[in-house]
Amino acid sequence: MSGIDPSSQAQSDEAAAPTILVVDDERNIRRTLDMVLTGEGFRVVEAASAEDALKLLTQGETPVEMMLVDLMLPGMNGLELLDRVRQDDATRDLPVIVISGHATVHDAVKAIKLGAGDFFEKPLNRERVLVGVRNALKTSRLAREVRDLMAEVHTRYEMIGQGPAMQRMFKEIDRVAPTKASVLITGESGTGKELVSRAIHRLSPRADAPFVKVNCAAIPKELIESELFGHEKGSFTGAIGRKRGLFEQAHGGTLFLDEIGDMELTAQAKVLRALQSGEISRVGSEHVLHVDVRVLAATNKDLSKEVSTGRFREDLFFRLAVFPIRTPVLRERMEDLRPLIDAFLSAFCKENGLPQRRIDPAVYTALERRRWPGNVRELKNVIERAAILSGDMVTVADLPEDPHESPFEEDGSGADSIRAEGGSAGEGGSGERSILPEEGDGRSGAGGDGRRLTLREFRDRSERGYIVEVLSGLDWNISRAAVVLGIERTNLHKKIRAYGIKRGEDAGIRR
Ligand SMILES: Nc1ncnc2c1ncn2[C@@H]1O[C@H](COP(=O)(O)OP(=O)(O)OP(=O)(O)O)[C@@H](O)[C@H]1O
Repeated sequence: MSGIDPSSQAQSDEAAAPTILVVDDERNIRRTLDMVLTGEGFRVVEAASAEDALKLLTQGETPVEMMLVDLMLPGMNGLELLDRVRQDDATRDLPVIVISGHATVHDAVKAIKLGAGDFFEKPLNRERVLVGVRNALKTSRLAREVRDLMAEVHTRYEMIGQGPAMQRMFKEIDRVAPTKASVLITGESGTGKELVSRAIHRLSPRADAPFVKVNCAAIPKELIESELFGHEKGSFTGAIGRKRGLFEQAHGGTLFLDEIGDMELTAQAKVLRALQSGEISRVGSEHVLHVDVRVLAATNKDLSKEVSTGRFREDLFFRLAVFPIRTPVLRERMEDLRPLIDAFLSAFCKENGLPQRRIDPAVYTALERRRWPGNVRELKNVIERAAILSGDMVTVADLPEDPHESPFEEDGSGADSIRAEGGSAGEGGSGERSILPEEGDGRSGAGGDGRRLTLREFRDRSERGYIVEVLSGLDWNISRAAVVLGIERTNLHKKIRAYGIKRGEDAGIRR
């Protein structure tokens, strides 16, 4: 059913019809679009110039849900208008379709890059316009629903995560938060373990009481007990006054023991006692204090392995792991990458008073190819750095080199195919083989058999040659060479193995 006659609609329905702003200097086009769209139940407002359209949009008297804009306008043109609309927080997400009589692919690409949802060519086709408008409205409604859902999740957990792995974890948080159960949060570094612990506290009945965090790895082992349980004056050298410990400070609230895998065995015994009895005593005191503390602990170590090697008490492990939560690594939830990128970029710009930056879609693709061993923390750093370096739009050029990139994985092909391309069946382990043809001058682009090198071969040869040059110039000091080359040491080692580079090789050989 398509035809809705606005005149026959109840007042409230008419008010609910989406309002579309038509921006065109040609009166005929405005009139045609008005007829087509109002005939289908839409409300239409018109502007003859981009300047008038901006006024209409910013005055906000008529809430506009979509804009159709001609690219060729006198004064500010359609692309500029689109750009302005995207820069303003209030109109950033407005669905826009561009129209042009003199459309070129170039304009279309530009408009799409600026976030136009579709592109109509004159002469306009009624069906094409209606289908395009309905699709754009539907897409924008769906996007708004996802955004609202994400905002809800973000407000509740202060974490981004719409994929199944994070949704499962949020459910676990919901289940355990209201209880007093200890929680052991495990997961790789940078996956959000601290955020999980804060969410559990915030969603617990203890939310108004203190949340006390202690980094067990950062406190010297001789001080950890006095930090946790406090001390009496003079109980050890340096104990100048009486001190309340972190357990006392967390009374009524939550104590978060971060990096618990690094805690000393003697401190572990005392923590276990405190958990079992709810009693503590300060170092140097016999006096027993009752504390009501919920303990959350986190580690990126495999605690059960620590237990089997005797570095972690088994009884404490079981006590803490009443309710285990595992934070998923980023590469297991790449569906969250784009929302994370958008959120980090927007938060960084806001916090630093910078105008909101847009993102070239190629940035997402480039970042999706990375492996992210540093997880969300690493991603956040990359985005913040890119935001500092970029202009209005973050592009691939603003991204740092991937420090974890392996030459075997650059093009997604396996090591075998690269070796086949190189054609050299070297001896030794597979990782030691050269990936390059044995002869030929990479710089001239000629292969050993006289054929031209592929771009990849040329790039590999140049890279190999440069690495050899830097290494021999620095007397094979790997750390310094890695700094000069701007890559991680582990990555340099990988490249040395992959290219079959041997110490003593002259920089001139095999380029
Ligand atoms: N799901 C997420 N949404 C938004 N930001 C996140 C998310 N997960 C992690 N972060 C951000 O990544 C950074 C690292 O998070 P966090 O410190 O909680 O990780 P961690 O697992 O405790 O790391 P570590 O083991 O190194 O202590 C923080 O800046 C945090 O805000």
